[in-house]
Amino acid sequence: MNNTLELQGISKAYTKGVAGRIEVLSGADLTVAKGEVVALVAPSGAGKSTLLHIAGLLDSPDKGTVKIDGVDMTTLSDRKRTTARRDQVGFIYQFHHLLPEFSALENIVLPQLANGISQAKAEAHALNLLDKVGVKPRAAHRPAELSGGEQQRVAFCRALANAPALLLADEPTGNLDPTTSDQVFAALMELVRDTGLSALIATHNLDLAARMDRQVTLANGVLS
Ligand SMILES: Nc1ncnc2c1ncn2[C@@H]1O[C@H](COP(=O)(O)OP(=O)(O)OP(=O)(O)O)[C@@H](O)[C@H]1O
Repeated sequence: MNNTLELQGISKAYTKGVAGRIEVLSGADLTVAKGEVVALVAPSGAGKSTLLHIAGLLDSPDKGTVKIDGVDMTTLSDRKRTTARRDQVGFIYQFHHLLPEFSALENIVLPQLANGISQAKAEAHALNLLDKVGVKPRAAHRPAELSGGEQQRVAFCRALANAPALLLADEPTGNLDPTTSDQVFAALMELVRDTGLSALIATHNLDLAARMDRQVTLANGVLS
């Protein structure tokens, strides 16, 4: 099995108020091979978030199939799909969404404990991840005591804590100034390469897109 993610013929429409029916995705196809990092480039409103939510099993397509590691997720029960999402997909957003009352370390330990990992193992793994992104000295700090770049680095570690097969990121450095964005993106790429993870990363930033393995563009509901 060489593809971590396979989207085939994905269609999704929303019906709302005076706007009527908006078809956001119209038969979109995409594969992300094992270890591949793909940039998803699209103008605002083109449907990037919709596509990422469908790929990450947070939303269902009207039509089409979503395969992760070769398994067709669209045929699974809701319960099995929720488990698959928890075990196989890591999410990173523009905002870090860390739990404010917990330290950086605890934010990375908690999802592992929820997955049945022991406290000692979870802490060792969290510290190792924090070390990789250069935030280990800040392990005991709460999110509010970290810089924007550090918060995002911690969010990367949390997304990878349970070793997902697939990483999905929606403008992961979109909240940061250009210099910090550049450095934080480099840290993310290093982490992804180091773990051999497959990733789909949405960005408006063409310089960042050029640093990934391949770019796909979303326009008029299809990917090319
Ligand atoms: N739940 C919803 N109900 C109705 N319309 C929606 C819903 N979610 C998204 N849309 C519409 O679908 C289109 C695509 O939205 P989406 O959030 O996927 O775009 P995007 O490419 O991620 O945009 P941005 O880069 O601005 O975040 C937009 O026109 C949006 O208004």
